[in-house]
Amino acid sequence: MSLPTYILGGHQSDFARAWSRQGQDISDMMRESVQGALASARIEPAQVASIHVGNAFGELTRGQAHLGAMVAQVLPELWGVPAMRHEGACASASLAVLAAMAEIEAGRYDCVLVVGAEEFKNLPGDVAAQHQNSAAWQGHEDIDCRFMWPAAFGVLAAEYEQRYGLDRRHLNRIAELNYAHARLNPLAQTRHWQFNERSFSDDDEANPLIEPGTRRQDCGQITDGACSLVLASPAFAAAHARRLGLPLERLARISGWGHRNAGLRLRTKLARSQGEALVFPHVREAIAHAWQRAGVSGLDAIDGIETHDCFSMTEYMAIDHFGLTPPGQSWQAVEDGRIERGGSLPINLSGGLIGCGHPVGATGARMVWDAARQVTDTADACQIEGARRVQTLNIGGSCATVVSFVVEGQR
Ligand SMILES: CC(=O)CC(=O)SCCNC(=O)CCNC(=O)[C@H](O)C(C)(C)COP(=O)(O)OP(=O)(O)OC[C@H]1O[C@@H](n2cnc3c(N)ncnc32)[C@H](O)[C@@H]1OP(=O)(O)O
Repeated sequence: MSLPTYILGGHQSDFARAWSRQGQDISDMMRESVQGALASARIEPAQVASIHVGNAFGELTRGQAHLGAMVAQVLPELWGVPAMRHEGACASASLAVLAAMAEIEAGRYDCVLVVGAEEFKNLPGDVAAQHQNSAAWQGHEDIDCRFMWPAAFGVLAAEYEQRYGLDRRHLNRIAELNYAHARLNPLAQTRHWQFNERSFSDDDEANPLIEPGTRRQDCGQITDGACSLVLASPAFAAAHARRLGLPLERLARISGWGHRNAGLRLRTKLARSQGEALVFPHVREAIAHAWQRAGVSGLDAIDGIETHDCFSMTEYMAIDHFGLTPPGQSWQAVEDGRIERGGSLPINLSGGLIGCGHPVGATGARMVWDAARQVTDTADACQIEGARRVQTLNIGGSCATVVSFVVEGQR
């Protein structure tokens, strides 16, 4: 078991907001989310000892790198505090959380700020999407496409079809569920989007093909957004709780983590797992390592999941890798309602990347914050009744970088 890292507070921006349309940019969303997180945690800037920023595509979308130093630029109260930026494609913010936790566990700092941020909506959707192709192995994927990620997860769908059989109706249903969950989330990008009875079918007009194997409603969104977290050591959290007159147990904590990497290229990963039970054995390892470090036996101890669903196929893959069903049989959990609101193991009551949105560099932090809200009974309309442990799964690229956290609270 590892020592817990406490989550003192956090803040997610409204993912429906396109900041450039109000003359603002990534620096403004970082300022707002850091101020919001400090206020939520009831922490003074002077108490922050270190800062970790997750961001994947700042150079490509805004010509803006060096985002560690952006925090003090927009919040002079944090001038002087050591800061660094982490890039791991769509898992960037989870890497920032891991780095913050490592500093806390090492005893280097007691109170650490994590900021995940990404801006895309200053560009046309197709340009923003194609910038994300750079998280694949350029020139080596052997996937002929315009949009790498819808195409790559379409290749994964074809792999599932060949290994186990796949019925696209289950992918359509996963998309429909994520959009439905998002309707109750006041920070979700798609909360007001309109659909009709054909939107979640293979109707080429209502749900057009983006790349082979992936239709429009299967896709996670192009999103602007930021999410910040204030993390702390057990000693700092205990003193903080005492000061506020709160029982320490009321605070959420990260009790376990898993982190595995594979190479960049999707077809190499698929070739390596031929003959194995699961398509991505290292994804399963990351999930299982989080259980081991949290000191829990497995999925039985988990009350909800916030998973990467950059495409509905990604969530389909996550379902069997978590062990909700035998390998390749994820359809069972889609059909029996287990993963829905009110089901025995709800997935993505936030709406996930499909419904809530996917500001790539913020997504890992957003998942941890939603998990923290669940286990402290503050998730409002998205609440899973009685949730004590919620697990995240955040992936970068075609499952090249994989991070999972168990977030726990005492009720
Ligand atoms: C990279 C990694 O490391 C791992 C990963 O996570 S991979 C995932 C990376 N992400 C992606 O690849 C993104 C995938 N998605 C896409 O590429 C794009 O969403 C897409 C190409 C499918 C469509 O892109 P788009 O041009 O933005 O179109 P679309 O989303 O339809 O939006 C157009 C407008 O219609 C609106 N809209 C779309 N559907 C709507 C609906 N049903 N009702 C109301 N409005 C709607 C949108 O809000 C948008 O308006 P604004 O610009 O004012 O916000």
